[in-house]
Amino acid sequence: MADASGNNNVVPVIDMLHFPAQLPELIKACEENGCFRLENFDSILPVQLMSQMKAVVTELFELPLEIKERNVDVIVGSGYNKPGKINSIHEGFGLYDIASSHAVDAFCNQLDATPQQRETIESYAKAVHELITDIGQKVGQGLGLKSVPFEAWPCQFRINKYPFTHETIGSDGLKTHTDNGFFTVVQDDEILSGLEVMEKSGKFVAIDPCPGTLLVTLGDIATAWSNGRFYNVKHRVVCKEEGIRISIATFLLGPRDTMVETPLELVDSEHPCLYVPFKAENGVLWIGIRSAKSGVGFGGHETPSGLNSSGARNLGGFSAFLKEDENKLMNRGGNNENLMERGRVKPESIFNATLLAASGQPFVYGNYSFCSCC
Ligand SMILES: O=C(O)CCC(=O)C(=O)O
Ligand SMILES: [Fe+2]
Repeated sequence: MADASGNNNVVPVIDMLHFPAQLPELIKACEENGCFRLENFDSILPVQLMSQMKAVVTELFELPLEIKERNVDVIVGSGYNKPGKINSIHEGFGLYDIASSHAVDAFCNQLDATPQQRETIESYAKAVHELITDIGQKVGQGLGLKSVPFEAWPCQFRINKYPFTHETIGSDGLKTHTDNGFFTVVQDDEILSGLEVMEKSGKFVAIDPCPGTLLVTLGDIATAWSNGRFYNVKHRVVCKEEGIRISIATFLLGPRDTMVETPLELVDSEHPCLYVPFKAENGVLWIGIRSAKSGVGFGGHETPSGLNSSGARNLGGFSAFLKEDENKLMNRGGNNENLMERGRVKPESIFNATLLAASGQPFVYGNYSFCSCC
């Protein structure tokens, strides 16, 4: 899959102008790679708007700390992260949720955005939301579904700044993680490298900058919703060169009020339903169920997914998995700490899982927040 230098060919390219012909490639990318490069989406999100947005967020990062700190959490971990909170070479803003003009307005007000900055942020939020809806529909079409529910699911910005210096080369900007939502559209820096994704083999491969394109990565909810078909790809950001790296990630999260439920069309005798419907409430613990016999967890048996990488234990014949791996636990922001004690699930969650287990099936634990790295 990789090219001679070990890079980038691992990521399939999906051309928005080549649909429906590209539907099989789109689904294959979701299944095999858990990510793809998206190109030719200009009619929805103009490349010029991407550049403007990058310029605006670069300006916002220059604001005094007391203003940046006004970008408070709406859901767990959705607000400003000052350098040092996750690690010293990462700073981030957040906006939950981008489809709400009220929320976008509040974000702009918090940061004293100028009318021009405000216009750019509003246009970008609208365009990315439209793009996400479009990608979601194509995914549904590729799977042969009549309809998909994603349009009503909330989306969140995470705007990242990595001040890379000579001294930080080799250090993590963002530790290895999977995103917890359905999929994430990343406007990665068009100049500075650093993003890496993990193949199913466990090998990390570099995602080289590719101006005018976006990277889409599949998250945990995609794996559960697709009945284990989609690969929730692990990824990380590593400092490889000096400079300020900026990325704008937009997460399609999970449903607000309803359950995450595998569509019936994806279940048959050969593909028994692996997960019971679960609530993906914003920032709280969620529970799913998987089949004991399948040996398939989120991300597949023995694949290095975020959901089965550690913490497996036996509870009366049922396997319980902590979603968190050690990296994630090391990395979590203060607010998330109280959701789960380090390495241990809260007692009430065990109780809930036991009820589920009593119905005769094992279960999976996950900690749902917009991004499991922090
Ligand atoms: O900075 C990047 O390119 C990736 C960001 C990311 O993975 C995240 O915010 O979850
Ligand atoms: Fe991520």
